[in-house]
Amino acid sequence: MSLVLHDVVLTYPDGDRTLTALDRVSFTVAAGEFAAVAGPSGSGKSSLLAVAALLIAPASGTVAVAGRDAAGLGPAERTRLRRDRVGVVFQQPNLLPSLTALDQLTVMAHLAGRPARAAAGRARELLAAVGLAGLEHKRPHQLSGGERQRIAIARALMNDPRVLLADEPTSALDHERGAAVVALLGRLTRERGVAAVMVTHDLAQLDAADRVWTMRDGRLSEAPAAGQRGPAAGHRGGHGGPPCVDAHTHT
Ligand SMILES: Nc1ncnc2c1ncn2[C@@H]1O[C@H](COP(=O)(O)OP(=O)(O)OP(=O)(O)O)[C@@H](O)[C@H]1O
Repeated sequence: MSLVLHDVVLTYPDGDRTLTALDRVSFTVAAGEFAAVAGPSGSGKSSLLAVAALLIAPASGTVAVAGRDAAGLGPAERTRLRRDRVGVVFQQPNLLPSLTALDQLTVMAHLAGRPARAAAGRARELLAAVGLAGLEHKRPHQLSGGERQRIAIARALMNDPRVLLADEPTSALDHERGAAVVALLGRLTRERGVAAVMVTHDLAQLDAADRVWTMRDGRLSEAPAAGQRGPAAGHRGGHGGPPCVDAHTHT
């Protein structure tokens, strides 16, 4: 498994009390698998991604990325594991305004100390893979929102991560562009053997995922497979509530 969370508890101080943001969460994602996590605001989805991205250490439980348990690592090793093995896509593409599409990607390789020539070749290949061949020299203001998010996805893959985390990647896009971005994430996940997790409010995008999980009050449950989720389960163009939030196969 490329991403394994086992019995993870994450708490935040909350005045005199402690807020449990992740409540004994266990979650595994295999190479080439595209998992989606849905759930109401404040349920713990971003906290889950922050723990999986090794940005926050849990109070208890274990997190392993690409077979390495993060618990025993010092800060520098943890940062290296994140940089080399984890790619993250945010709600907003967060591109650098003055850089071309190509340079948005090559700067990642530069920061990781990788050779420039190979980086340029990989950046071109990735831009083509996300449908942006021919736009390598465009700057962010010359591109559409969907195109900018495609650059962010290509950038997240630049260092060949084993885990790809996407936090509401379609929230700044209309439905059609959002669906195209999610389909792209699914395709790249399978083609490149990455373990991908997408957090989303957009229930219409869930059918693109191999597995769907729901988060509620810090607890994670797996929803049934797409064909068994029923008409209110977020089919494209559907308008149901959260998919099977009552399916308590708590792990
Ligand atoms: N840094 C923090 N300090 C204290 N409490 C926090 C912090 N970050 C999140 N929380 C709390 O933890 C709980 C889970 O928050 P989280 O952001 O993970 O949920 P979410 O499902 O991603 O919500 P949203 O969809 O609104 O982003 C919420 O009650 C939130 O208020």
